[in-house]
Order: sequence, then C-alpha cells, then structure tokens
Amino acid sequence: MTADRATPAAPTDPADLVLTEVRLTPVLIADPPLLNTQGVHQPHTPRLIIEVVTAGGATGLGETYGDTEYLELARPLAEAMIGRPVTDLNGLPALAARVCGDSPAATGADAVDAGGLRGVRTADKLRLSVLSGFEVACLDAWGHATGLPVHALLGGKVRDRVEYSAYLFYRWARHPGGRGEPDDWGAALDPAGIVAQARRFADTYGFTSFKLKGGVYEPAREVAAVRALAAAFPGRPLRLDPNGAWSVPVSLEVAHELRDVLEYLEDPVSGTARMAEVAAGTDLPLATNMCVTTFDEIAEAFTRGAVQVVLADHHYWGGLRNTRELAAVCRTFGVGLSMHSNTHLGISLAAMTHVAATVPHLDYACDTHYPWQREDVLTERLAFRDGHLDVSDAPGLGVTLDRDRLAALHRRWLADDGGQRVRDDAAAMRVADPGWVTPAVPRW
Ligand SMILES: O=C([O-])C(=O)C[C@H](O)[C@@H](O)C(=O)[O-]
Ligand SMILES: [Mg+2]
Repeated sequence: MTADRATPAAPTDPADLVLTEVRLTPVLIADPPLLNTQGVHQPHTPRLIIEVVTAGGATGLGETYGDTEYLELARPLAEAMIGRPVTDLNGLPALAARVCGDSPAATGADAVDAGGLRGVRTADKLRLSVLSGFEVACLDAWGHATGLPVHALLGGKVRDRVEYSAYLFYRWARHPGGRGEPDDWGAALDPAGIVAQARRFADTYGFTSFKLKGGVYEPAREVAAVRALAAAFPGRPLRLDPNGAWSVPVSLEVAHELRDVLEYLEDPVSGTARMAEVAAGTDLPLATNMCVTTFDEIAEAFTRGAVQVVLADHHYWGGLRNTRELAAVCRTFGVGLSMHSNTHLGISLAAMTHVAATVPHLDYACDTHYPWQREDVLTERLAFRDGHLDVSDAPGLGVTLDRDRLAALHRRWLADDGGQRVRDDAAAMRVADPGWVTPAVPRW
C-alpha cells in the first residue's frame, strides 16, 4: 500500500504557465557624466524592459542592455517565446541560438566600444545578454504564478541581505554642451573630490567598501585618490579598476604601492596573458570582468592563475542560473566571486540581489551603478540600508512596474534621433574633445 501524498489545495496548472504575450520596451535613462578610460557616459543610456504574461495571468519583468544590436536579437526571441512555458529555462539558449542569428554588429570580435569595458564582444555574448533578460522575466512570472520568490526558484537564499559597494567615478558636474539633466553631485576630478563622493555614498547608503573607476588619469593621480580614500576610511575594503588601461610594469608598480590598502586590483591590464604576468609578480588578488566573461575563457585564465576574483554579471553570463554555474566553477578552483555592474535599473538590481542571495561563497560586496540612476521604471526604488539590500521574499522579483515611468522613458527613446540609442562613451567624449579617439591599450 502506498502512503497518501498530500496535494496542495490549488496546484499550479502547467497550462497556466505558458507564455501568451511578450512585450519589449526600449527606454533611455538619464546617466551622469561618469568618466572611464574610453570616454564619458552619454546623457542617456539605452536599456530594454521585457514584460511577459502567462496564460494564467501571471506577469514577469526582465531588463537588459537596450542598444540597437541587442534589440535586433530580442525581437525574434520575443516572438519565439510565445506558447512556451516560463519553466522551460534550459531550452532558452538553444531557442535563442536558433532564432536570433548573429547580429552584424557582433562580428568584429574585438570591436572597441562601451562593450569593450566588459571584454571582447562576440555574437554569443550578445545573445546571452539578451536571453538573460528573458530568463529573469520568466523567473519573475513563474514566481508570481506560484507565490514563490525568485531566490526560492534558484534553490533558496543562503543570506537575508546582500552587500553592495560604492562605485566611485571621476566625473564632471555637467555633460559637455549642457546636454542631459543636471544632478547635484558636482565634479570629482581629484582626491578630495573622490573622497567627498565616497563620503556621500557612505552617509546616504551606508556603503563600507569602495571601488574607484580608474584608467581616466595617469596612474599616479589615481594612486593618490586611493591613498586619500584609505586615509579617510581606514581599514575599509578598496578597489581600483582601470579597465585594462595599464602596461604590466605600471600595473606591478601600482600593485606594489597600494598592496596594503586594496582588497583587489581589477583588470589592470588587458587580456589573460598580461593578467597572468601581473598576477605572477604580486600577492594582491587580481579581479576581472574583462578577461573572464564567458565559460570558454575560464580554463586558460584559471590554469594560468591570471585571476583570483571573477566579477559575475548575470546579463552577459546568460542569466541567473548561469551565474550560479559560474559560481560553482569558481568555488571548484578556489577563485573568489564578486559582482559587476553597468548602468542599470531596479529590475536588474532585484535580479542581482536574488541570485547573490543564493551563492554561498559570494565573498565580496557587489558593484552597482544604481545610486547613479535617478530614474527607474518601478513604483518604489530599491533602498540600501547599511550598504545592503534586503532579499525580498515576495513572489517573483518582488518589484512592481510603474507604467507611467516606463512610458515616459520610452517616449524619450522614441524622440531620440538615434544618437543615444547605442551607448558610445567615445562619441560622448568627442562633444567635449572633438579629436578624442578610444585610447589604445596599454594607455600608460
Ligand atoms: O569594468 C567594470 O567594472 C565595468 O565595465 C563597469 C562599467 O562599464 C563602467 O566602467 C562604466 O559604466 O563606465
Ligand atoms: Mg571592471
């Protein structure tokens, strides 16, 4: 005789989980004049908001890069998703490979643009970045259909809050030519400006670790800024990230000078071979979101000891579940895990928080650009407390779309003449400096 199995009062009918509608809404969101080695952020950055609806009426939200080449891949994928269950996540990569094709923009494998800040650009990586937004939307809808938070669908949270770090940038007070909407942060172009920015981040959000985006000025000036941070925030974890702008000798010099204050040095040089050379010459851990950005790149980097910390990013790694697979590989090789961020809205921040909550050895505070984004498409902004975000136990991602905000940011995208629909930090820099070209690496 078999024991009776308890049946839930109202089990989810699989037919209710089938997608009946997928909506894509490209938006342009305000972005401050943040400087990096390639140029400066545009006044507005494109993002893509993905909404899915199931036969049972559950809705889900996803967010990813909104540049034209991503939109071109998202449109056929959105069509192909109709009629498929939100639970069919393992089938998503094959579906995307079948229907998306290769965007022409992806064919220049080492095309240098904003995408270069996160390693080489390949058709695979573009496709993964697009499907990640769909995966998140499906998980959100699945969560709404079942009453479960996304972290539960990933196997459950191992922490109740996720720590984030302050993302410091050299920046101008205004965009060149007075473009875009002003903010009240003012310029930060020297050590005092960077410390003031850090203080505001600490006071407002409670962040206790700080990352400085480098590669903007000559290394000595950036070393001085990190030293000033160390003096202002003694003992706090600090990071410096010049996005591969330095040579091996310069990197080793900086590593030596800052070895007592940095928790890690991020992408001092470009490419795995040069990262391995630097790693061989310093005890300071090297982190990357540039030379390990796909599963294919892991073996060489890990076996050569080129990196000690990988910055995961669910967008280009292909979703929350792939991020967990990356975490497992890192754990196997004794490599640390942190989290990368580009300009993003609250949907992606919620997704980052859910997956981060499920990874036991997430050893470092995660990066986020969110505090720089004054606009969002949510009814309620996610709020940092003591440098952390609480992990939501509400169904799905635990966020709600504000349709008016979405419509307004979409109208901005519609009104754009095409000049900002693809992020191009070098083009934005040319408004201030017409002769600017993306610097070759190593720059110093
Ligand atoms: O290396 C990194 O951490 C990034 O790529 C983050 C961002 O892209 C940042 O550099 C930016 O937006 O200027
Ligand atoms: Mg980086």
